[in-house]
Amino acid sequence: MKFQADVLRLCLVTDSTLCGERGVLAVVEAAVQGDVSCVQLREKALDTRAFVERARALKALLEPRGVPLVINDRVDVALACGADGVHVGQSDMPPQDVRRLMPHALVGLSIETLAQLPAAELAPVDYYGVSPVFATGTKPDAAPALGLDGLRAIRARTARALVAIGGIHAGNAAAVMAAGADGVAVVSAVCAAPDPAAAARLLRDSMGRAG
Ligand SMILES: Cc1ncc(COP(=O)(O)OP(=O)(O)O)c(N)n1
Ligand SMILES: Cc1ncsc1CCOP(=O)(O)O
Ligand SMILES: [Mg+2]
Repeated sequence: MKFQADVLRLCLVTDSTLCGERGVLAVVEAAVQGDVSCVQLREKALDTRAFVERARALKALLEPRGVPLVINDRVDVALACGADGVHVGQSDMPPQDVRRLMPHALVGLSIETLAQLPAAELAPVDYYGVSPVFATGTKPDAAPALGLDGLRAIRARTARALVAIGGIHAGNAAAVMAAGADGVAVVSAVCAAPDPAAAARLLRDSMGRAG
């Protein structure tokens, strides 16, 4: 798959608990109506078979809509469902192995500190998840927040695409973009919203404005 330049502009990262009784698929479908550009399926509690089933269902939903599916952490699940990409963190499968297993995939790597950048620059990845920019309750084991200054410092040291994540919503997304992000990734701002389509649309609209 060839990726459009703006595919990372508004990434939805799923959380099945926050999606609640509506279910992940219904929330993702609504978010796509609100114009999210990419969806990352993040499942920390599902067993492997259920993860693959959900990933396949999501791929079937997203493919005809032209929205790429990225799988969090699990290359095996990504391969099984024909996903477009994989996102890994500093303790997950090394990006070199992800790339070897999925040569044409969109591969993302989390960056939590400036010190992680030199090694990351040698890794065969397409973007960095700058993580977290603001404090978040969604990921209890997240590193300390980088803040906009931390994001700017990373921006100044890499030409790679930066997807900012952590505590981002329609009220601060423009400031995050102004600090040098190429896109934002959100969980609660969409998954916990009563109207995920409207929430995604609001985020999209807010990103163009200076913050
Ligand atoms: C876009 C994006 N950026 C960062 C992360 C975090 O990945 P990781 O550090 O591996 O943490 P988990 O998501 O696996 O808990 C992400 N998922 N997406
Ligand atoms: C998955 C992840 N990685 C770094 S912060 C985070 C959670 C972001 O969630 P929210 O958008 O609700 O702050
Ligand atoms: Mg991970």
